[in-house]
Amino acid sequence: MGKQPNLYTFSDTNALAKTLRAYVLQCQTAGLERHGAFKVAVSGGSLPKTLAKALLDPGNGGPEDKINFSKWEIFFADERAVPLDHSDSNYKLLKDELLDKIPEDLGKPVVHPIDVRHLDDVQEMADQYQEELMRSFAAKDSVKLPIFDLLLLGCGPDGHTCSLFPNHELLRESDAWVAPIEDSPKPPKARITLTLPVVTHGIKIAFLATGEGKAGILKEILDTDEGRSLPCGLVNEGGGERVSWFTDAEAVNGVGFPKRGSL
Ligand SMILES: O=C1O[C@H](COP(=O)(O)O)[C@@H](O)[C@H](O)[C@H]1O
Repeated sequence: MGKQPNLYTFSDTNALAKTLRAYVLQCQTAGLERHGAFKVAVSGGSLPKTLAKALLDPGNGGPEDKINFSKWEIFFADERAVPLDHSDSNYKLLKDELLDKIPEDLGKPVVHPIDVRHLDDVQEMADQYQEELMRSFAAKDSVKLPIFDLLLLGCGPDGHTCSLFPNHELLRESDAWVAPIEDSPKPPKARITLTLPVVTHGIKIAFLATGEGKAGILKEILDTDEGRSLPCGLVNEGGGERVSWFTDAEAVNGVGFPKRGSL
């Protein structure tokens, strides 16, 4: 077995958000040192709310505690084939929870939503989003994979992450950076997603999982052999110690995997 992920656990989401903020700041500093920008992929679901709590906190006011959104490039780890103002849109969720609330003095991130001209053709939508990545990270024929500074991921109750679902053939995609899915078991059916090699290639990969609804699946992913083949388990396997789980007490109730309380 390779290196293990880190499992951070906190009493509640407020305590979690404080440490998540410190972690994101570390990743931001590393990204700025590496290439003068911070390239992040963000999921939908329950994640944007907790992320906003972490990033919109005024912090301690010190220079090392400053989220510098003007250096951020935000991509979507997955997106649903719906207009950007639709209630199922991951972009809308992030906009409502975070983007619209960023104070002016923190700067504006560059945000990369899907191209909504291709909502009826998810293959084309995925291809266009892959080209969007290529414009930022370099052409696909010159680099094997894009390297995100940080991927912020959710974990569904079935162990899915991004729009990579258990036992789905997309888990075997090894060429595309972005892939379409038209039979998502969770509605809406039509989506695009970053592929597993792109996810596991990230410099840092963080899962956010909170609430009692996640307890069963976290136990399966972190404590059992079967859990290793679930999408979240595959990210753990591929990313090893570059993967960190940010959880609250309810989500890890019954989980035996060793826990940490600080970075
Ligand atoms: O459908 C999706 O679900 C996952 C997990 O969502 P959660 O509400 O259980 O946290 C999410 O990460 C993904 O972006 C979304 O499209």
